[in-house]
Amino acid sequence: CHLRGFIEKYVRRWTSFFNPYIQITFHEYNGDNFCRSKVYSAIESYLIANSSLRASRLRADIANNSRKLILSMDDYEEVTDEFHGVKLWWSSHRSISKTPSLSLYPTAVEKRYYKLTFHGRHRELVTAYYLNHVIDQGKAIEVRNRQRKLYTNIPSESWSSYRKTMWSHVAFQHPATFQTLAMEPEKKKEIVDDLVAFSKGKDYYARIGKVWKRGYLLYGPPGTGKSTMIAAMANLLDYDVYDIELTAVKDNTELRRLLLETSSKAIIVIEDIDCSLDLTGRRKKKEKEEDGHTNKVDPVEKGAEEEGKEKNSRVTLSGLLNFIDGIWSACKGERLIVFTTNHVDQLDPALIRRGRMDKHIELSYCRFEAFKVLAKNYLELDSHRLFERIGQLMGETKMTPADVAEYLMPKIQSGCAETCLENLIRALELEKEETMLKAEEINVKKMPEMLVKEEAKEGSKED
Ligand SMILES: Nc1ncnc2c1ncn2[C@@H]1O[C@H](COP(=O)(O)OP(=O)(O)OP(=O)(O)O)[C@@H](O)[C@H]1O
Ligand SMILES: [Mg+2]
Repeated sequence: CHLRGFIEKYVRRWTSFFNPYIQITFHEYNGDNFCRSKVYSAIESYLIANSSLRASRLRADIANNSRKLILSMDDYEEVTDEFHGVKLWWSSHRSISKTPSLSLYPTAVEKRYYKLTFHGRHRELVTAYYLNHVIDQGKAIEVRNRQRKLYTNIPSESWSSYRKTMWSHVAFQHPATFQTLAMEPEKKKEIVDDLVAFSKGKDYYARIGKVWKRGYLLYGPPGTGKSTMIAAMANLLDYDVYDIELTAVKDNTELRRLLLETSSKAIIVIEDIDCSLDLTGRRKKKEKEEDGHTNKVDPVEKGAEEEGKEKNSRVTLSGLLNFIDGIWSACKGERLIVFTTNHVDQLDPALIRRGRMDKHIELSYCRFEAFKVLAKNYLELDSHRLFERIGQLMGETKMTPADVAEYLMPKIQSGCAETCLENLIRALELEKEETMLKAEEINVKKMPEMLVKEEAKEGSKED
């Protein structure tokens, strides 16, 4: 056996002396690692997705936890690739080794690997550029094909030590896209461009020394499409969504741990930020303390206050700001942070200043441009004689896209588009009347006050 190893070694040396080609192998499993090599799977995706390589013998497998079919190059298949005019050969191999196991019968273990062959004079090009190119492309393909997930945080009492999960997840399958989102086309385009530029901005962010993250604040009344827009963002960029329920987060440390557990290419969402925490209130209290007003606090009152805090989450404004500012988000990969609120005016200015929340987007009541998108989605209408009237009414009323959408969904019996539009017009007219009545009521209430004021003025003049 020794002799055989010795001979093999010398034969290999002898042949490599005449053979100008270099070979690199990439194993599916490395050493004791039970995880599949990421480089191997990136190469696998690259080789199968690159139609120019045209492997003719393929192998099909079913992926874990999904019904999706995964294709890869069959064993002992070979393809040729070209990079900057240099030819390279990829081949797939399989070796079967018998490993002794605890049972009586040794088990055969299949080991797969890819072999890359190229001429020795291209060593530099291949190791410095080509391999990075293959791995980057392969990873990008994997991202496109993967099943995206929607994560929600689990309250820390339920974290299990053996599974180490802080997030529970389900497959993310929201159908919303920017195409189906009702809003003014220019505004929509601006947001889409901004998102795409961000997702391609790896080098830019590295150059200016900023963490690769971007904050969005979506604000507007209920039913104007804030949550829908987040889903559209995730679908546009192929990101996972992490929906943080702040009230279930115990304290700032827990918040940081949650963030460190997120994957790259993630949208981190905090919905209804004004309701999640009394951030503004706490800050005001602090300011008061600084003023010295609360130095003499009644011990009973203080106790009650602390008890109140105990009940809620103890995430503080500064904890949340650190979280956004990137001290803890300096881990690899891009992240979007999205806050939604119905009351933008009630948020602490520090929380939403530019640089933290880079883009503020107002989602508002349905205007005619937005209505046209909904009409196209729901009724497949580009134009209709009733559109003009609807356009007029929408300028004078406040109806949310959610309500408009409700009218445009053809009910099972009265299924025609015209009826839907007529119903919508009726609702808009009603809404208009109500707003006019309310305005009149307010005026009537104000009348006596105004009269008193005017009388007082006149009285003072007479004096
Ligand atoms: N701009 C819009 N474009 C298309 N559909 C919309 C739009 N706004 C609302 N909708 C429809 O209305 C429903 C509710 O919208 P969504 O949940 O996004 O509102 P929201 O702004 O998040 O409200 P809230 O403030 O209550 O969370 C969605 O299911 C969606 O179909
Ligand atoms: Mg919402």
